[in-house]
Amino acid sequence: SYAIDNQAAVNKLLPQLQDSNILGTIQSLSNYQNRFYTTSHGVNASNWIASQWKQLAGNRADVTVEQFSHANWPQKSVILTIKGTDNAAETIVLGGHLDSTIGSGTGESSRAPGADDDASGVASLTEVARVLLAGNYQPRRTIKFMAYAAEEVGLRGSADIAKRFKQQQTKVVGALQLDMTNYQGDAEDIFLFTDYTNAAQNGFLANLAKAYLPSLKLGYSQCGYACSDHASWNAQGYAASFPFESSFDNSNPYIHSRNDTLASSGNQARHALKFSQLALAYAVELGSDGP
Ligand SMILES: N[C@H](Cc1ccc(I)cc1)C(=O)NO
Ligand SMILES: [Zn+2]
Ligand SMILES: [Zn+2]
Repeated sequence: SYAIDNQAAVNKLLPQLQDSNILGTIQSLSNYQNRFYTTSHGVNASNWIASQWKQLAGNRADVTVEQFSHANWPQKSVILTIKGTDNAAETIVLGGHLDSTIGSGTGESSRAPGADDDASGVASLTEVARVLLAGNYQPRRTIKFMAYAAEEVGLRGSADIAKRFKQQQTKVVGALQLDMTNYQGDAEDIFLFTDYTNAAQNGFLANLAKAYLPSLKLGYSQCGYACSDHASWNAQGYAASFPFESSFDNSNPYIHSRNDTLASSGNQARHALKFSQLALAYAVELGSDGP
């Protein structure tokens, strides 16, 4: 059941989320020439995220950071795990993709900053992890933060991981995808996508927004195809959700080009902060449920 019964923990942690930190992470990631899944820059960006997340982990015995190697390309996915206490067998996944592209023909020297697609999502998630770890939050369920490789070439990194989890019969209670969180194309703040997602979990997210983020306006939209990594989890039968920055019609026109820069999103991360807030509420409310 999607009970909302952890107000004390959520309301203590929410105010600690800072858009300045999100901005810094987007800047760092978009400074790589590109983050394409086959280039040296793409490999370096994955290693940078791993080092950043290892710093967040510090020496907490219940926190591990690993890079997930993929057989057919060099860029690894990154996974930070906060092991649960008395319900560790049940897992919550929060993901975004670390790769970037300017479309077919992207190569070693291509300029693909990918500030919104999807440095913004990785940055929004990194800030949630920072606050959970800085606040010494201890979940009862296991929480996994994931930065996927090779999303732009067919959701390949998340497909590998979701298939592995299914093979291992891992109980994933829910998966949340953050892909493009910082370009506000509409008056509404967050759009819940209804295709390739789970309706009950989408309802839970709407209730979380109402309970914790009452000033945010929600909308609903559809991609019409498997448009990001949530579809990999959905394909394995897990409950997935995809809160997105805008409606389909008003989505960021600069993506997959050299103009997908922080400047194209107004050199701010206030929009991305809303997604960190929703993701934190999701992680803490779901993470705090016992067996
Ligand atoms: N296709 C997706 C981006 C994308 C997703 C939803 C909408 I509406 C518009 C654009 C992509 O490039 N993910 O990396
Ligand atoms: Zn993309
Ligand atoms: Zn994307």
